[in-house]
Amino acid sequence: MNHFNATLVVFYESQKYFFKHIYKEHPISFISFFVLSMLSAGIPAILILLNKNTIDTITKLGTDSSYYKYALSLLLLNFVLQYCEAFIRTIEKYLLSRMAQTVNFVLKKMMLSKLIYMPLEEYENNRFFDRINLANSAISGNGIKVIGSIIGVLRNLISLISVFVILLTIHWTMPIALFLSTLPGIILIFIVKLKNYKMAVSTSAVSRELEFTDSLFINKSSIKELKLFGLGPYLIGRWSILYKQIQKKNLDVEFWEAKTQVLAVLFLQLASLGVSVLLVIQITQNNLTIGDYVALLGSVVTVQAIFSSIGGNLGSIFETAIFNEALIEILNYQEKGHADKKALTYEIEKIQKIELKNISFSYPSNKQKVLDDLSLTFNKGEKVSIVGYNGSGKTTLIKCLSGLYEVTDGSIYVNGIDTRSIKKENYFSFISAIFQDFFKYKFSIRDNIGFGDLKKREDDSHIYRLLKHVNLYDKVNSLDHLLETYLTREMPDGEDLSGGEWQKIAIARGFMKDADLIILDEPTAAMDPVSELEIFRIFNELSKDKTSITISHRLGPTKYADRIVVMDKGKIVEEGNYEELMLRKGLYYEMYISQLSWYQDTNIDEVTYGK
Ligand SMILES: Nc1ncnc2c1ncn2[C@@H]1O[C@H](COP(=O)(O)OP(=O)(O)OP(=O)(O)O)[C@@H](O)[C@H]1O
Repeated sequence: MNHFNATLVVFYESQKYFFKHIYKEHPISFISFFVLSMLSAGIPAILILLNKNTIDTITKLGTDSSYYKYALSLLLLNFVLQYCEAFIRTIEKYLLSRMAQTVNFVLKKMMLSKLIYMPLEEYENNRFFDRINLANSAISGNGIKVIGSIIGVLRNLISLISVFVILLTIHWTMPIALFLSTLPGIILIFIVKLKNYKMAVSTSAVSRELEFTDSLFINKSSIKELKLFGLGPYLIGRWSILYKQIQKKNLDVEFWEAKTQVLAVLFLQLASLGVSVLLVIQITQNNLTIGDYVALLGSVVTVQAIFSSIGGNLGSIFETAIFNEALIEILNYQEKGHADKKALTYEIEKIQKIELKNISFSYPSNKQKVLDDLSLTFNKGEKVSIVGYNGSGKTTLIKCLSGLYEVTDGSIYVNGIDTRSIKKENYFSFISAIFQDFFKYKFSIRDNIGFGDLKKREDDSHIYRLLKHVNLYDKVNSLDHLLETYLTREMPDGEDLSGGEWQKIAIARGFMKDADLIILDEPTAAMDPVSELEIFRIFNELSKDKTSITISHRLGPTKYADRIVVMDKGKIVEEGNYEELMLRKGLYYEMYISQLSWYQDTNIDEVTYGK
């Protein structure tokens, strides 16, 4: 019962969204759809009456030819009504599709605008991906259809009542027999819809893995590894297992549906038989004419069709309601603090100083502390390098500092203000970052660089200046479509870049924005040594008056940093400039010497192989 109530609430909530947007976007279409549906509601009952009269008139034609014209006009009326009904159905379908497309567009847009504000932590949670999949089904699958279904139920009820009134005048048992015969079918539709939903929920994680495995065969980066490591047959095997898992669940539902359907059809046929027997008895008692008989048999089919349509409509309403639960959850999402507007009143004008005070952080999927009671200050204009072994928490620190993750404990202050009370967009506007897993947009060069600062996306001279800085000017200039060249071979005249060139593009994107704080997380991993030096030179030049943080495993360039922060297991273990840290002979010194040994033949064997 609780589940039913919850479903009703979600249904009501989602309909508010749908109605609001349909009415706002297409008032005329909506009203026309409603009026046409109501107009067509009486047609089945009229057709039954008309059929009865037509047949009675035709049977009289043999003895009295004066009925000829009357019979013809009845046939004509029958034709006109049937045609009108078909015509109305076509118009309704078009109107519904028109409204559906707009509403789907509006809802999808609303959902995307909500997703951009979702905290990154949500993306660590598999339930979140399930919700998104279900919400997408609610939008593209059948979001709007429910409006058509509600109106459909209303129309069908009117049709049903009018047909029942006609049936009642013939014999009182007939409406009851018809109702009972179609009831199992309606219940079946409901249960099938519920089973489908449960199946969609239970298979969504498997479906995602299936989708991912599938995509490995059409992705250029993965296909290389598939070929080289001979992964094809193995992955096809894994894909088959996942496919069969989903197929089995689908077939189980279908088999169950078929079994129940057989039973429902039996009920239906028994009821039809009962009605026919009743009619025959009535005819033998001279209570019915042939017209009554034919019309009544026709009405059996009509009523069954109406009932099954109501069942379909109600089932679709029910299914939509349960799928919409996920959609409503996303659309109703409130950014933390947005609910309490006062909490996010601060807007800063510049980043002067950032202080991390006793911060700790754990990823939602793992309780272990990745950052552990860490305190650090970044002063305006300072150039700080963060170093440490893999997994020491450098990238996580950057993600917390830049506001992408909320720290679990402690606080981050900017100009003395707790970042929790600063508007996120305002804070983001002063920060630029190039992450080690920067994104390669399958869009144009202009987009790939211009996305760093949309206000300057059309500023060709600014983009070309950056391209010169990152040594890509000549390359871009030699392309037929210059800045409009797509960076993917999947598009006509698209271009492919090397790993290092992509990195340069990402760096240009990072510098596109005139940020107060620039973060470079392992920015030069795929670069040749000359380009690497070049990038650090450009970086130092461009970030002269800014605060900068770099994370790099190559320790050479850290020599020039104002301060080096050494991290280990989520803690800061050393802090100071190059000279200080070398004198301390701690972790930094150890890492530095071990890197240096690569370039000093005498030490390589000793450091690397312990010889
Ligand atoms: N999304 C995540 N969910 C759970 N754990 C994560 C996630 N991202 C990173 N971690 C874990 O957090 C720890 C620190 O990762 P982080 O990427 O911050 O280290 P890092 O110092 O930047 O490493 P690297 O030098 O290899 O880039 C690692 O143990 C990693 O497994």
